[in-house]
Amino acid sequence: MGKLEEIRERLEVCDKQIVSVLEDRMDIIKEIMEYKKENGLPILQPEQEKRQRKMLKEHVKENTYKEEILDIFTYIVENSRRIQARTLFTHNIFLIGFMGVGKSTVSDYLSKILASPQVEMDQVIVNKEHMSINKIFEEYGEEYFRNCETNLLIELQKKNNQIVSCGGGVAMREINVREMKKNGRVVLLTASPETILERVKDSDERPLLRGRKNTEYISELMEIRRPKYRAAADIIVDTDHKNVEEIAEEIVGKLTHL
Ligand SMILES: Nc1ncnc2c1ncn2[C@@H]1O[C@H](COP(=O)(O)OP(=O)(O)OP(=O)(O)O)[C@@H](O)[C@H]1O
Ligand SMILES: O=C(O)C1=C[C@@H](O)[C@@H](O)[C@H](O)C1
Ligand SMILES: [Mg+2]
Repeated sequence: MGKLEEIRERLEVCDKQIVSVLEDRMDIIKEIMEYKKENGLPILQPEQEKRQRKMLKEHVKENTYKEEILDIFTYIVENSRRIQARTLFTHNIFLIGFMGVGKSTVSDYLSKILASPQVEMDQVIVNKEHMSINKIFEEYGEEYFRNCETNLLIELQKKNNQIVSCGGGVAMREINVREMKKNGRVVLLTASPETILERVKDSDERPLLRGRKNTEYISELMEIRRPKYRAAADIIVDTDHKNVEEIAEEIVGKLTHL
C-alpha cells in the first residue's frame, strides 16, 4: 500500500468514528427530550445551549483548529434542534390570534430554536400575487384574498414541522380550521386590548386598525372574533407580561401534553 492510501485509510477510520459518536450524541438528545417530557420539565431551555457553547469554547481555547471546531459544532447544535423538533412534533404548528399579539415574533423564535421552517402566510401571499395585501383587497376584493389563504393552507399540508404565522383573519373561515387541523396543531395567542395597543401603536402596517388605534375599537373587534379564535384553538397561550422565550416554552409544553 502506498503512503497516500495508508493516510487515507486513517482518515476513513476517523470519519467512521465521528459518525458513530454523532449517532450517540443524537440518541442522547432524544433521551433528554423523552426525560423532559415524562417529568414535565421545561423543553426548550435556551440557556442550556449557551452554557454548552461556553464550555466548548473553554475546552478548545488552546486548540489549533478551535475556530473550525466551533463552526462544526454550530451545525451539530442546529441539527440537534431539528431532532428535538421531530421528537416533539410530527405536524405543523399554526399560530393564530389578533393583530399584533405576537404571531410573527413567536413563530420566528420557535423556528430558530427548533430549526424548523417558518411560514409567514401574509408574506407568502404577497410574494405569490406580486401585490401588497392592501392592493389585493382593492383590486380583487377580500373574498379573493381569503381564497388565497385557504389555498395556501392546503398547500402547506405537503410538509411537516413548519411553524406557520397565520394572517389575523385565517381562523374566521371554518374550512381553514379544518385544513389546519388535517396535519397541524392550532395555537391561539391572546393579549388584552391594552397590550395589543402598546404593541401596534408605532406601526402603520395594519390597515384594519388605521385611524382606529384605541382600546375601545380593539376590544370591540376582539370580542367579535373571540368565539371563532377559541373554537379553532387546540391550545391557548396568554401573552400579557410575558417575553417571547416564556411564550415559546409555554406553547411547546402545552403541545407536548395534548
Ligand atoms: N411578548 C411580547 N412582548 C413584548 N413585545 C412583543 C411581544 N410579542 C410581540 N411583541 C412586539 O409586538 C409587535 C407586534 O408583534 P408581531 O408583529 O409579532 O405580531 P403579529 O401577531 O404577527 O401581528 P400581525 O397580525 O399584524 O401580523 C412587534 O413590535 C413585536 O416586537
Ligand atoms: O385580521 C385580519 O383580517 C387580517 C390580518 C392581516 O394579517 C392580513 O392577513 C389582512 O390584513 C387581514
Ligand atoms: Mg405577523
